[in-house]
Amino acid sequence: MPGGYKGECGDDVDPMPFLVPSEKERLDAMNTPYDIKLSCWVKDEKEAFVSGEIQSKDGDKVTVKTSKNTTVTVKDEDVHQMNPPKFYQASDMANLTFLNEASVMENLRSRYVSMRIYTYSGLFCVTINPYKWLPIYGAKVAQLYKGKKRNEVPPHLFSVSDNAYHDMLLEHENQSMLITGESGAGKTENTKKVIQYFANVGASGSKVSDSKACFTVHIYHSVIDCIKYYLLVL
Ligand SMILES: Nc1ncnc2c1ncn2[C@@H]1O[C@H](COP(=O)(O)OP(=O)(O)OP(=O)(O)O)[C@@H](O)[C@H]1O
Repeated sequence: MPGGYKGECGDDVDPMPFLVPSEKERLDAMNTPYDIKLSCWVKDEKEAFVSGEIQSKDGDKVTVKTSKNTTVTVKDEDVHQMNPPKFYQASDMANLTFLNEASVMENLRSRYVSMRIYTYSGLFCVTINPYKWLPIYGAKVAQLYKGKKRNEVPPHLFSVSDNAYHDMLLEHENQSMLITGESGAGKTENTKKVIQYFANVGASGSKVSDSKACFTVHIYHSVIDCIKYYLLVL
């Protein structure tokens, strides 16, 4: 479903396929042929990188048979090692055995095709604009992330937000979130989701009076209206 999802924002759609690969997907990935010495990525004009298998080496030249059924001879440095299938759609790319450009691109591409738009890279959360509304921002999803450590739940901006909130409570220090990217990348939308998360989690469990609710809405819109800076200080 995720890849072909048309885009709605309801809380009634199961969010899990948009957050983690299914068991079947993992099994299929585990069954793809892989050889740690031969499986590799090579540059491709159209697709940036294609997978292939090393056929032979001659000095600094390597001959690779690609998944496009072509045979190319490239420089040693243009051949990138492929990660074992157990790293299929890795949620934190810092854990990859081979951390090269091709592996990072492939991991992000594969996750994006499945509409899994959040991926960690060490302390950073890499986000790719889905250009359609995914059912991953509702109240139920917010509850899923409340009070959870980063490694206990799938990558999400809500996890980053929740961890910052808890660090603030523990350390009695202001926390900052830097949301950066090129124009149209989704900085404003993601900033709004962070604020929405705090409003959601902060409001749950206690009945908010009408005047308090109005005040919260006022603050929310004031922040949204002047949100052309992307450094949120909690
Ligand atoms: N998480 C998301 N889910 C759905 N659509 C999104 C998401 N993030 C971004 N978009 C879409 O992409 C558009 C551009 O996003 P946004 O305005 O947040 O970019 P920006 O990085 O703030 O751009 P700029 O720097 O030019 O202000 C949004 O209007 C929205 O249609």
